[in-house]
Amino acid sequence: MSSGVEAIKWESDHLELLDQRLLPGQEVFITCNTSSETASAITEMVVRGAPAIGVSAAYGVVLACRDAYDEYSVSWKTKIDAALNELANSRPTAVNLFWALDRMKRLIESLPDQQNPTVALLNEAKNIHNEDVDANKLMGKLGAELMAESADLPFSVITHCNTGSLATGGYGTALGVIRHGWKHRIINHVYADETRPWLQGARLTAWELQRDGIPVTLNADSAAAHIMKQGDVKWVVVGADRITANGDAANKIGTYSLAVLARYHGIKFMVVAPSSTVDMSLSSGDLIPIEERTAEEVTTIQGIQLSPEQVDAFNPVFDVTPAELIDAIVTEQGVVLKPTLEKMKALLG
Ligand SMILES: CSC[C@@H](O)[C@@H](O)C(=O)COP(=O)(O)O
Repeated sequence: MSSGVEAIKWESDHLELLDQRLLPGQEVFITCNTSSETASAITEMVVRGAPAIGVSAAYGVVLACRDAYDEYSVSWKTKIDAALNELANSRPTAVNLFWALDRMKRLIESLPDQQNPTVALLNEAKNIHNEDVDANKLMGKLGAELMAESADLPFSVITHCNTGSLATGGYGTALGVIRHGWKHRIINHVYADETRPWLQGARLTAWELQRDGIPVTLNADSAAAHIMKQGDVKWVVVGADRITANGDAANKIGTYSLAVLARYHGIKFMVVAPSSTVDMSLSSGDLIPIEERTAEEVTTIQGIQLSPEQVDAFNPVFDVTPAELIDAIVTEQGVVLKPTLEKMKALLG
């Protein structure tokens, strides 16, 4: 089983990102030579998905420090704050961004001022990247095995947004569970919500699953209740952008509705995310900053005006699913069933 497409690549002295705005029509890589270009690529959704944002930001730190050392030599550490802040301000909800920046900052503090930091920081960014792929493969196994215990095999699942190799260092979170579940004949079919307004499901998940030969049916988000009523879907499986200490999980807008629908239909709900997505400093999902993007993402599709001009539009791009609607949170450190603060603390400290 492949780890899927390689969407984030370090090439000798720069970062290359597969431009996810153009998929599936065009496969074009854009070059980031500076941390500022990396921050823009994150804001503009060239790269998206919580773990992928964290990995890209780590490479952005490499570029920031390399350039500061080239220009300012031994005082490089005093010249990187603006670049690191720009990366931190690129998107607000996915905590993987801040987790990766903190990890890079800890290494920066430990490096001597006289040393060119590029090699050490690049190694750390590559570690973050590779560890994410390893975590995804482990979560894929843990999540699919949990699913296998719950129902007659094989069955369909429904997923939301894109959680595959495009959204991560590689392989995927929820999509990693799907890849493992398909390989082991636990899952035989995937319903992919199209995921308005940015269409991550239609453009990215359908593309990734087709490339791997995994049977996928695309549906409008509003078809989910009708699909669940048919009876062949046994699990909803999604990723997360931030999970709080009590087990609430922020993910792409529309995830919360799926969780409510799943509970009504007796379908189980699984959140798959590495421990870098868990924010134990926040006590509940009410405290997660929810990104709002431009009205144009709702009033237009790929530049075509859908609504009347100037209509007011609200575009929150994440929502929070309360822990009580979640049957399992799968991390690389283990599984939390029916999450509570006590169970989250026991597993993730
Ligand atoms: C492994 S990805 C988990 C989440 O990051 C994913 O479901 C999601 O909501 C992505 O949102 P996006 O706005 O596309 O960055």
